[in-house]
Amino acid sequence: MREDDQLQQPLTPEELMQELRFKATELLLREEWQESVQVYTQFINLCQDQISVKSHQNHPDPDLLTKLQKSLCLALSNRAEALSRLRDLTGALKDCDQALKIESTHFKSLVCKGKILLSLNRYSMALDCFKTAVLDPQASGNLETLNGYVQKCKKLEFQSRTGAFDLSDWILSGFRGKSPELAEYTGPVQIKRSELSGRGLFATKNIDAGTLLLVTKAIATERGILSSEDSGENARLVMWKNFVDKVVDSATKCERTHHLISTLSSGEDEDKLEAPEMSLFRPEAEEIGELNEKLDKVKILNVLDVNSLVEDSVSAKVLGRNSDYYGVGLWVLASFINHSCNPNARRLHVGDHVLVHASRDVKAGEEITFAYFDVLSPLSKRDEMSKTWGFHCSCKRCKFEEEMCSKQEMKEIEIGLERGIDVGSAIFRLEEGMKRWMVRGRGKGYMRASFWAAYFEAYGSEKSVTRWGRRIPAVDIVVDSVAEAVGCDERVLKVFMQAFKRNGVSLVDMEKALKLGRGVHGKVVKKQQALRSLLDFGIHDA
Ligand SMILES: C[S@@+](CC[C@H](N)C(=O)[O-])C[C@H]1O[C@@H](n2cnc3c(N)ncnc32)[C@H](O)[C@@H]1O
Repeated sequence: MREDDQLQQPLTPEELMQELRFKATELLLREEWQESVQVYTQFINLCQDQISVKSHQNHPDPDLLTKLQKSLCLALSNRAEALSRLRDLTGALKDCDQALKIESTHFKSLVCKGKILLSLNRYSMALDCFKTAVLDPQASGNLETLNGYVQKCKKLEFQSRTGAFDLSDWILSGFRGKSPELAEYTGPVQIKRSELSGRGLFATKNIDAGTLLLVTKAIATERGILSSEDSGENARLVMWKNFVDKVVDSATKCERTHHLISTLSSGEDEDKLEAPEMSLFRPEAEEIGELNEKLDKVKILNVLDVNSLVEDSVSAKVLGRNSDYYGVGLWVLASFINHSCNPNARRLHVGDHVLVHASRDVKAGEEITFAYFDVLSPLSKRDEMSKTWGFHCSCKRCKFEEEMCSKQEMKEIEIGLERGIDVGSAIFRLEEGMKRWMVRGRGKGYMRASFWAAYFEAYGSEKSVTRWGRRIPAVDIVVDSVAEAVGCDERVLKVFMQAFKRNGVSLVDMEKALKLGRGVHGKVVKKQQALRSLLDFGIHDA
């Protein structure tokens, strides 16, 4: 037969399979993931057809069938690898499972599945995969890496079960290297109907300041530097668009992500929304079934409008390299936390994780809230800010202050401060007024928090402390009442630390500084030395 005649001949299925396999492997090696998925899909379809044809023959050749099954298993495993690189984790997991059905200890599929489960925070299931993979003869060349995965899964599984996180070493190293690996964790909280609006997160037991409430990884984040020209408006818009694209992409590729996003409020009929079970958010949650709901991009946009958080905000602290950037993200479980002007929680951002902890002592059944905007400001300012968020704040403090603000003298103090009267005299008038109006307990903390700017200035310099010292309350009384009412805050801590340094260090003050520090930074900074270094940061940064 002539050479060109040979070329005209259609390829046999075996030849075609060989050609496809060769092409797919080459694309995989060149990291052309999308193309390699396409070619592997052709190969897999053909291979499955061949298996079906051969096994229905009168005398099937067992060796040939075994060979075909092996090729199919490897192709599924390779397609899973390519799909996982494209972040199609649902598809990749399906391929791994199919490959493992053919060969339950298939090394490549086990490793690929383990890595995917790890990235989905399914630590113990991932551990099972890596433990089985380690026993395979092929593991000998990769033992160190595989054992690394085994250790990582064990550590994360322990963290997610116990909430035992400690960032001290990373802080003490000056945030050197990558941010630490963190597990997802759900602490003593549950989602219930809230009096504020829709659903909210609630404490299931008494907890003290600093206690970790949850750790959750972002569905997506976008970070960048804001230019000074247009106060970063253009950069912010570009980042927002990229962020939306990332979220839509994740929801398209992962059913679990789509399902989690669908539990969030899109701002409409919030009071009719169901409160999801906490088990949905636990790392080892049951696989959810196929979602019948179609991906609705407009709904996702609305969900992002209501639930996205910026990392650098008053109730949050960004640790590590990300603190140099403007960052926006979606953290699903944290999205159930409502705003309050007397919040009891704060956030720490570490890499793509958010850690939410109590910023003051919280009673069982109390709603967990953090500040969406600056609550160390007067009611009128807070009203404006909550309007830009699209709601009218219905927290206890706002209700209390709405009554107080009807008093003429209160208005005069506020106007006086706006016009620049001496902060000491304004504080003196407010404190005297509170005595007459019989404001007690938390109420005092609320009012002081509203006029915080004046207290901050009055306690900020030696001169004003000397001038007003005897006529306004001692700094630790004000700090205590504000921290007790609206939770601890870096600026409150700063005032305390300044006074503490001015007056000399006493053991009681040191204890109090550490307690306030735990309210600000959470108990995830276990070593005192690390907490102290953060407290010092507070003085320079705030
Ligand atoms: C991130 S979501 C919080 C969870 C939401 N309540 C839910 O059911 O999914 C933010 C939305 O909750 C509502 N919200 C939060 N804090 C509030 C407050 N203090 N007063 C009134 N509405 C509040 C607003 O509708 C806001 O747009």
